Amino acid sequence: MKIAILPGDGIGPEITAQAVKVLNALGESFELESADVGGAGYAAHGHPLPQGTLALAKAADAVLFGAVGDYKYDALERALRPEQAILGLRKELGLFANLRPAILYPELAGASTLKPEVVSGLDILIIRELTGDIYFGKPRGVRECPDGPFAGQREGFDTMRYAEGEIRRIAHVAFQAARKRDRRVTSVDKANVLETFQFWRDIVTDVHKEYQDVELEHMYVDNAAMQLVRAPKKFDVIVTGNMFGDILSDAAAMLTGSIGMLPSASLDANSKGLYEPSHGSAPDIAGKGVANPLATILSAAMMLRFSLGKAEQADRIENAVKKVLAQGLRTPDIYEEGTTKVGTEQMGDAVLKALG
Ligand SMILES: NC(=O)c1ccc[n+]([C@@H]2O[C@H](COP(=O)([O-])OP(=O)(O)OC[C@H]3O[C@@H](n4cnc5c(N)ncnc54)[C@H](O)[C@@H]3O)[C@@H](O)[C@H]2O)c1
Ligand SMILES: CC(C)[C@H](C(=O)O)[C@@H](O)C(=O)O
Ligand SMILES: [Mg+2]
Repeated sequence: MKIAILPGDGIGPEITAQAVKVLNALGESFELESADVGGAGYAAHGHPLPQGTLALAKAADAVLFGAVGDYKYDALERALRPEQAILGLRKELGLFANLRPAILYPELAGASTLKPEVVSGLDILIIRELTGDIYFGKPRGVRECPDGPFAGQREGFDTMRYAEGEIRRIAHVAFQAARKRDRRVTSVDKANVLETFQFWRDIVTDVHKEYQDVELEHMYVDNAAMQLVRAPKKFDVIVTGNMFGDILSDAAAMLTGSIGMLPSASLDANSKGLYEPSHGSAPDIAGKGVANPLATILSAAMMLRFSLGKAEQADRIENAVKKVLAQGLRTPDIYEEGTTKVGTEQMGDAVLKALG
């Protein structure tokens, strides 16, 4: 089985190296091949998603991705900016279903900025549609404002849109995932204001007819943001569009103690997937050896489970992560008094040792 390793920028290479170390220790005969992506792709090949990298990702059975982005590339024309690499991979590989599980490991109850009783036992699954919405809608750009008080000035604009089939397929993913959990889906939208999301609500309601054993609730995104910090445990599965899912999953990350704890799987219709931490390249801590590698290591576990048919190896990694947390090892983002502060590599080594 071939795994494409795309470390990317900032902390990407540091955290990916830890996950690779763990994968190599499993005793499987995986073939791991690395390639440049993001700013690293631009620097080496003049494009954030070089042809060779895309070809490797397409040919591989699964992709393990670090993170992309660096402020030094923010002035480049949009098509050449590092973020286009991850957007391009999602689109080119048809990865429409993004699963972001927010689970609180009991040992980290005190690491969350929320009160332990609000988050203890948390286990929610955010399902974010990943290849549609305002992220990819056209037209977009900067043009002359046609009317109103600002007529004649420049205006920036994007297009929010969802095709019926796009909503149907992500709704099926959500209801099917709920069947393996607590059988509750909250569909998050902005149907009170946006045509796109009234349409979303109507289609999700229609798909729900096939899943009468699953409870469906609709919630506006502003309320969902509030409920996520007020009573997050009331959620089971949240399904939402690309932009709302981006924002809500970062908020949910803090319920788990740190964004460095939130893994993700981006899947196509056949469970081929790209696996990456939900966070970015963290330029503020890059190169310092302090980034939390657990979201990436847990993403590798999701890869084993969803794309490589190795659920028992996924369990091994997840149990090893639990063990190191129980041992009291913490990177600075999840550190509390009384625990042992470790760096990125030490954390990776500890997981390796705990594999059993
Ligand atoms: N999928 C991706 O590759 C991805 C995702 C989000 C942001 N980005 C890019 O990353 C760059 C930085 O964006 P940002 O600062 O808004 O978001 P970010 O997620 O990179 O960082 C936000 C904050 O979280 C911290 N953080 C993130 N990951 C951490 C980890 N593993 N351990 C400890 N702390 C961690 C950072 O130090 C920072 O303080 C931008 O160029 C952005 O476009 C990329
Ligand atoms: C880097 C960016 C394009 C990306 C997104 O907005 O999807 C990131 O924030 C994420 O959550 O994966
Ligand atoms: Mg994001």
